[in-house]
Amino acid sequence: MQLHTPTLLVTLLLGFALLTLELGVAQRGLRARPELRRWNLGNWAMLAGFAMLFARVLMPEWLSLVLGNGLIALGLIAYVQALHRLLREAAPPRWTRRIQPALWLGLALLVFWPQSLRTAAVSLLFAGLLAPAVWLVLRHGWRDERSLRTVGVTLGLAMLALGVRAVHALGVPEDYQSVMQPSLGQGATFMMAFLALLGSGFAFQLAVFERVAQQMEHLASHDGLTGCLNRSTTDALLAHELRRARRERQAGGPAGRPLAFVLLDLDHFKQVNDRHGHRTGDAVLQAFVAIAKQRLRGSDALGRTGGEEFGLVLPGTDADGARVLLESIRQAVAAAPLATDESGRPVQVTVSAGIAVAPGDAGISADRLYGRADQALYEAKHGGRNRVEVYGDSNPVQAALPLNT
Ligand SMILES: Nc1nc2c(ncn2[C@@H]2O[C@H](COP(=O)(O)OP(=O)(O)OP(=O)(O)O)[C@@H](O)[C@H]2O)c(=O)[nH]1
Repeated sequence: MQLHTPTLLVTLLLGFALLTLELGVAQRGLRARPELRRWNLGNWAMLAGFAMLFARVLMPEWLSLVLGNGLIALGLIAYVQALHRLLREAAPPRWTRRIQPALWLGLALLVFWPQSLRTAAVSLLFAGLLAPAVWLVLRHGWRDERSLRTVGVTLGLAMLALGVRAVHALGVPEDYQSVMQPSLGQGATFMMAFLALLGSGFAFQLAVFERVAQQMEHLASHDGLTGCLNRSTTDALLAHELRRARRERQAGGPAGRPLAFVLLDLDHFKQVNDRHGHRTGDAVLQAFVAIAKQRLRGSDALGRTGGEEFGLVLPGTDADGARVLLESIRQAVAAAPLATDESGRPVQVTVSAGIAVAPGDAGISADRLYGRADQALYEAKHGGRNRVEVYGDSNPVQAALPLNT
């Protein structure tokens, strides 16, 4: 059986043209994501490389080989750059640009080698250029988007096929007298390598779509400034946790698992903005969230329910447990300045908190629990701020530190 290399080349050319078209359309839909643009640039280079290999009928063979292989190599480098963008969220590594003059020079020198040796060298070069792409996926992308695994596997397959091609070219040099020579080994390895590359392009596009979907989901459920949950997600989470507690009770499960809901509000925050500026106010909000998060368990959830107001859902926590946690947050906030303003002045704030507990043995609606936490917060504010109050508790915790903004 023989494989007709020119036919394979046309088929691959059409495949890459299709992928290029599809990536072009996707790029418009996704507002020019830089990694998609970079991969598409690689496709254009790949298409131009195939066209140059064909153009041997119009130009000297050595020129067709140097240009064809050089453009394909540039395409592979662009794939590495695109993966780097997606997985490291950084500009392409410098070596991908620095290597290019040496690459062209090397390909020009290879012209003087016998065809089979040249095929082996070029195949190894292409496999070597793909190695960083495979490493990037294995090291930084394997646990992210599922489609990235397909990208890694197909790129690995392309590397393998190129390695086999190099060995085959050295072992059976008579099959490699010309790139266009019909031969099973030459045709099969060429087809495998570039079909796998084509597949990796489609999978890469899917991976970018997956990444965008995840980012949109995050944007819709999180607060952009502080990174904690937004109001509607906090509300939904609270309702969900209360429903779960009710279900557990009805199923005769571990009844008695309480749930605490806390509203926290930075004291006199308007003064922080007025004295130190809005930007400093933003930095204080971020620092406050960082302090609070350090003290939470994995099952706790912190959400921003308003400008300088936060809601904390504490599953499996009773009033005493919530009070200990909130005291620790309150003291940490009051202990040291949370930020410095543009003139270098330290900004110190305090926080008030209202705790409401849904008992494990009786149901309560989310709205009611929220209202109770709000009532406790109101008491904390009117009791002098920098305090923690529990709804229905007659012994509020008195602030240990004076108010100082
Ligand atoms: N910097 C910054 N300020 C915000 C943001 N959202 C709301 N604020 C400000 O937070 C302040 C809230 O002020 P108030 O509701 O009067 O409450 P307060 O000054 O903290 O007083 P108490 O809550 O009674 O202690 C307002 O000045 C808002 O402009 C934000 O995202 N960034």
